[in-house]
Amino acid sequence: MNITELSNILHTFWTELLGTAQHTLATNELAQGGLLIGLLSAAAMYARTLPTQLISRLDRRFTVTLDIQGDDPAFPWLAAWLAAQPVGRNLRHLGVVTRFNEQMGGHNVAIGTDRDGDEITARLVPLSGAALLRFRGHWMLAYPQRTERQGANHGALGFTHSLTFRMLSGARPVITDLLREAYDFTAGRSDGRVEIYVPEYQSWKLVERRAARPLESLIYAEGLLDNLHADLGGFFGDREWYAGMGIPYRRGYLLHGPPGNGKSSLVSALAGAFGLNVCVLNLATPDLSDDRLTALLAELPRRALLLLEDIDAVFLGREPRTPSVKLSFNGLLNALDGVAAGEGGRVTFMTTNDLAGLDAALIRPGRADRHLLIDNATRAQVAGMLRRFWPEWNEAEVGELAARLPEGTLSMARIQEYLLERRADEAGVRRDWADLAGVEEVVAPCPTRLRLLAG
Ligand SMILES: Nc1ncnc2c1ncn2[C@@H]1O[C@H](COP(=O)(O)OP(=O)(O)OP(=O)(O)O)[C@@H](O)[C@H]1O
Repeated sequence: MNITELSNILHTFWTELLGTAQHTLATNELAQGGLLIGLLSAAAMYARTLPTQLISRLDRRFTVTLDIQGDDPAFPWLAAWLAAQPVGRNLRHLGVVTRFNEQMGGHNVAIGTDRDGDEITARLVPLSGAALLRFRGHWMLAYPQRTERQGANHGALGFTHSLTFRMLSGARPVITDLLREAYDFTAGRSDGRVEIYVPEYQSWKLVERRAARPLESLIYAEGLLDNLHADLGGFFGDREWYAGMGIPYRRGYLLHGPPGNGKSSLVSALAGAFGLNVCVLNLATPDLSDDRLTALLAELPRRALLLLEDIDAVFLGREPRTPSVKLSFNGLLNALDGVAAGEGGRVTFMTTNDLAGLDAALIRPGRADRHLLIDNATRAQVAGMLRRFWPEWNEAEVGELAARLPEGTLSMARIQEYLLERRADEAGVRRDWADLAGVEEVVAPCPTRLRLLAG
């Protein structure tokens, strides 16, 4: 059968079908009624959904939605900004935040005073509800939301927060202003403060915003601070050079030495000096797998130093120290070598009290470009600490007291603690100073440290 014959057969069949339908409708009342009911119910169905469809179509066409998830760095800015708006104060579902006041913004409430006379405040933070507000001449509907997160077997894992702003499409251009204003309101206002982040699942959670410690308040061996500051400053100024050379834009520092000599303090003071934040990661964090570490390093917040504390705590050489460690040594190396986070590059500080326990691969150049020994107090550091407590003491006296302590045996933390306890008793410090030498064990120098320094 050819195409023409097939087409003729189909045409005849269709004409007969239509003819039969017309005849049935013209002669059969039951069929007429059925058709009418069918048409009417279709019209009714359409009419019923029409308003919803119309509204959602208008909504899609004429409104803009801005969604901010709680784990995004912009969330605290906008939550704080919203809570500070007059309408934000009318939101009815509130939470109380006392621990990390500034993290979520909120409306301050005075609770009372503590024993030292300091005021205790709590913050009321909007958790849900809706607030209609006007920003730069545009109406916006803002609604915070809190959703319970379910773990395995429906166990509650806490809450996730989000914030949604809805506005007419004409308001779209002011979204940037909204973000800018919210940023200035919180992060911008916190000038000189360092934000501390810790891991939360595969991303980072802001846990503290603290006043940056001035670099001058820390006392290290001669030249160490200036060198490090210059090295870091040079790195930040060399982005284009790195790009031109095709070298991954990252820099790693290994701070090693006995505890209490200012390794962690150094990182947060440098962050403050460069206007950066700090992401603190302890490799012994439970459930830290290779994938999670890679995801975390890829998700580092902008302008943040990565601080890997006590890197000796998890591996002895390349072997996990305990069976519960999920991270593999190669996984750690791969994560450190992974894509540097964003244009800002990545600066990693690793700290350890036990250089001997570290595998050379972890601290080779490229992963730890500079190795810095932060050792027990030298005579000059002891003198520096005394001067911080009593700037009016004369140099000869300071020098004489410092010389009485054996060099390299006491940590700066220990000396600070001793002076702190006696800060109201200058005469007692002068009299009993030598006691300080007897209260801490001499820390033997670590053999591999010498090897490394020689190299
Ligand atoms: N070089 C220093 N100059 C001034 N203060 C210091 C110095 N080192 C330590 N301190 C004081 O000692 C305390 C502990 O310092 P920090 O936690 O930074 O030491 P650390 O070397 O990181 O110790 P750990 O290895 O135990 O973590 C801080 O409060 C700090 O004020």
